[in-house]
Amino acid sequence: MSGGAAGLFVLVFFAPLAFVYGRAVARSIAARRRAGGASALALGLPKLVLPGLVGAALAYRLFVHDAARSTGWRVLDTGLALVDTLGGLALILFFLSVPFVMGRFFGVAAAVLGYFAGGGSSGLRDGADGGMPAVSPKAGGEEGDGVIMAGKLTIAIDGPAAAGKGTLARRLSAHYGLPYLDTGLLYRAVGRGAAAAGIDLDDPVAAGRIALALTPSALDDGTLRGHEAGELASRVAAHPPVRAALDAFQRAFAARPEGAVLDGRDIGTVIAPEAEVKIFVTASPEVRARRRTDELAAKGRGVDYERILAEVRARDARDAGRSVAPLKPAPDAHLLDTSEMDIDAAFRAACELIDRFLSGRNGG
Ligand SMILES: Nc1ncnc2c1ncn2[C@@H]1O[C@H](COP(=O)(O)OP(=O)(O)OP(=O)(O)O)[C@@H](O)[C@H]1O
Ligand SMILES: Nc1ccn([C@@H]2O[C@H](COP(=O)(O)O)[C@@H](O)[C@H]2O)c(=O)n1
Repeated sequence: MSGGAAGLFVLVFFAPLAFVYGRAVARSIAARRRAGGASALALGLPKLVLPGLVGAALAYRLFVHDAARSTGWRVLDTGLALVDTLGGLALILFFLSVPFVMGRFFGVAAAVLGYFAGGGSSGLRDGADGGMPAVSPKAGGEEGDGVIMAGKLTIAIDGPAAAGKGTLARRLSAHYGLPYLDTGLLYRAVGRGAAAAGIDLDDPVAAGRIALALTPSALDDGTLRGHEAGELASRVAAHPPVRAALDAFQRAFAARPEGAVLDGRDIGTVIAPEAEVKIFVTASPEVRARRRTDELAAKGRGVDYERILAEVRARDARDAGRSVAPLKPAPDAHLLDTSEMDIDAAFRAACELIDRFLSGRNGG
C-alpha cells in the first residue's frame, strides 16, 4: 500500500471515533462560551497545542526518524530527540493518539464554525452565545436606578405560586442592572405547546419532545402569563425529560459574566446552586390567593377566591411533591415571607440582603 493510501485508510478508520470525541470538544467549548467565556477561537486554540505536538512528533517518527542525522547543534539535536521519543510513544499508543489528534482538530474547527453549539439541549439559546436571542437579556422593569457593581452577581429567586417572585425579580433586575429570566415562562410555553398539540400532559416523553423543540418565538405569546398556562406548566414541569431539555439554557443564563436574576422553583437548588444570593420568597396560601384574585379581578376576570385558593394549594402540593427539582429553599437561601409586606417593603428587604452580600464581598 502506498503512503497516501495508508494515510487515507488511517483517516477513514479513525473518523468515527474522532467525530465522537471532536463533538464533545466542540460542545465543551460552546458551553464555556455560553458561560461567558471568550470567543470559540480563543478557547479552542490552546486545545490544539498538545495534539499539534503529538501529531508533529508522530509524523517525525514515521517519516524522518530513519533519515535523521545530527545537525551539529546540541540544543537542536536534544529537541529533536525529545520529539522523536514523543513520536515513539504516540506510535505505541497509535489507536489513542491518532483519534485524539484528529478529534481535537475537528472539534475546535466545528466549535469555531458554530457546530454542536447546543450541547444537546432544546432549541433555546442564550443570547450571550451569539445564537438566538435570550428571553430577556436586558434588565427588567423601568426603575433605571442601576447600581454599578464589580464582579458577577447572580440572584436566585424561588418560591411558590403568586408569592411575588416575578414582581420582586423584575425590580431587582432593574435596580442592579442585571438581565432577568422568568423561568416559569419556559414551562408555561411547554405546557401550552403540549396542550395545543393534543398531547397527554402526563406523558413525559411526548412533553419532553415539545420542550426540546421550544424556540424563543414560543415565549412571545402574552397569554402565557395567564392563570391557565400556569396550571399546564405545573403538570409538564414534573417530567424529568422536560426539565432536562430546559436545563442548559437556564444554566447558561445564570452563568453570564455580569450575573443575572432568575426566578422559578429550582434556581437556588438546581439551576444556579452557585448563585451569589438566593432568596426564597413566600407568603401564606391565603395571602397569595388574595393577591392572585385581585390581579385577575383587575384584568376584568370575575374569579372566585375559594377556587383560586384551592388551585394555589394544589399547585404548591404538585410543585413541592414531585420527585425531580421539587420546590424547596436551598439550604443557604434567605427566607422572605411577604405575607405582611407590600411590594415596596419586600423589595427593600431583598435589597438589604443583597447589599449586605455586596459590601461583604467588597470588604466593607
Ligand atoms: N409583597 C406584595 N404585596 C402585595 N402584592 C404583591 C406583592 N408581591 C406581589 N404582589 C402581587 O401579587 C401578584 C402575584 O405576583 P407575581 O406575579 O410577582 O408572583 P409570582 O410568584 O411571580 O407568581 P407565579 O409563580 O405565578 O409566576 C401580582 O398581582 C403582584 O402585583
Ligand atoms: N424553575 C421553575 C419554574 C417554573 N416551574 C413550573 O412552572 C409553573 C409555572 O411557573 P410560574 O413561576 O410562571 O408560575 C410552576 O407551577 C412550576 O410547576 C418549575 O417547575 N420550575
